[in-house]
Amino acid sequence: MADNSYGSGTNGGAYGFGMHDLVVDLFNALSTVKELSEVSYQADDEKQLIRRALASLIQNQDMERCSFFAVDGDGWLTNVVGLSFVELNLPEVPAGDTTRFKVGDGVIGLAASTGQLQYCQNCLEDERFSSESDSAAVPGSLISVPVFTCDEQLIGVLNVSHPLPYFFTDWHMRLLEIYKNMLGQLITTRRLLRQMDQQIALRTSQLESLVAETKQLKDHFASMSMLDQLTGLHNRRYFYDQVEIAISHHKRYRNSFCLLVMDIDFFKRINDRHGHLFGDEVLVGVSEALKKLVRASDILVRFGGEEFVLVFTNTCCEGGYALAERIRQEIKTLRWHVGLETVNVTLSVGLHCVDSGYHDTHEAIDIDDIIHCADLALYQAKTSGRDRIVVYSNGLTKDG
Ligand SMILES: Nc1nc2c(ncn2[C@@H]2O[C@H](COP(=O)(O)OP(=O)(O)OP(=O)(O)O)[C@@H](O)[C@H]2O)c(=O)[nH]1
Repeated sequence: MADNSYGSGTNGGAYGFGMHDLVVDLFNALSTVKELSEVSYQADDEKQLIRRALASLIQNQDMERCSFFAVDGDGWLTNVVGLSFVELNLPEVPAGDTTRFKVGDGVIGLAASTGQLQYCQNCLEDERFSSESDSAAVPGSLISVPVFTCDEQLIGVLNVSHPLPYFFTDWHMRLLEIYKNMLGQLITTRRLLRQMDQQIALRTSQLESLVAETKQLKDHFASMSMLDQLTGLHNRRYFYDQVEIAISHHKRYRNSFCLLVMDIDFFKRINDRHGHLFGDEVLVGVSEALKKLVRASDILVRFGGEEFVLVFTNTCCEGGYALAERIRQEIKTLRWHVGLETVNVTLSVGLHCVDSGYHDTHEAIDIDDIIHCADLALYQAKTSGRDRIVVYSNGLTKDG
């Protein structure tokens, strides 16, 4: 078994360990440690970080080659970074070889399994050195030192080699002990930061999905709150929301529009005679027919009970009347069957036109005033026999 204890190197003799050599070694060691302490743990990836760390070692120590073998969950140590003195200033990281060792095998595997620095002073003669290695590529001497996270998890093995056997000294080994602790801390810090970044990214995306879901829910409830549950038509709330747009277009572009209040005639009788559920069926049928008769830009709502309000946008009075008449006729053609009876309904309609000059003659445009006028016309339609359209005009209603 080769001797791996400290102080067995012969290189020290070559140095002579004079005061000057000692000072140079100390200075180099401090430079190595200083440079390592300056390696940013925010490196793009762990491989980059290890490469920078190895570069700081090679730059300040007369080591020919350094490499790092990372351990995986299956107990394999794979060469992830290899760096020699000549490769130091290359802009690209050379593609490392993919040499692997099982934990426990060879000098590198032994450093991992024992958790101890392994010094192979003469690799060609050292039985710990992997017999599968190509002898031309076998270094003269090699140190393998395991690197751990702060909580003692093995990260991998750091290797430094030199073509000369018996090259490394106590000095190198002591330095590598300090160095591998710093490298372990650096990698640990980077991993923790990465974990935190991932956690933050995860939490942020969870929060974003929650915000999006909440908005969807809010939009859903907002639209639900504007819908009439029975007929699926929009309701009064939607009407007041939308009619403002028609009014602002009128004010700005003098666009005319017509407002209709439509009421099913004698609806109470239908309820009384055939029941409330049947009455509901009639309301749904009338609503569906109305939906088919209006444009997407029109505002059609169930205003309450058996009353509907419709705003024809960009429509003059003649046009509005013609459309109202079409609706009245169409509703009359609807049929419902209950028992042996066939039921049909008629509509009374109050129509109020807001023509292009309306804004000039009215200081303020109040939608409730407009509805009130249409209501007056509707009242007249009811009292004058139902199943008709009455147009409100200048304080008077005009029977259509
Ligand atoms: N089935 C059903 N009936 C409703 C609903 N909302 C209101 N009604 C009924 O509609 C009827 C409206 O009756 P009235 O206001 O007297 O009007 P009408 O019978 O249509 O008579 P005129 O409007 O004068 O032609 C009432 O009986 C209400 O109970 C509803 O959602 N479903």
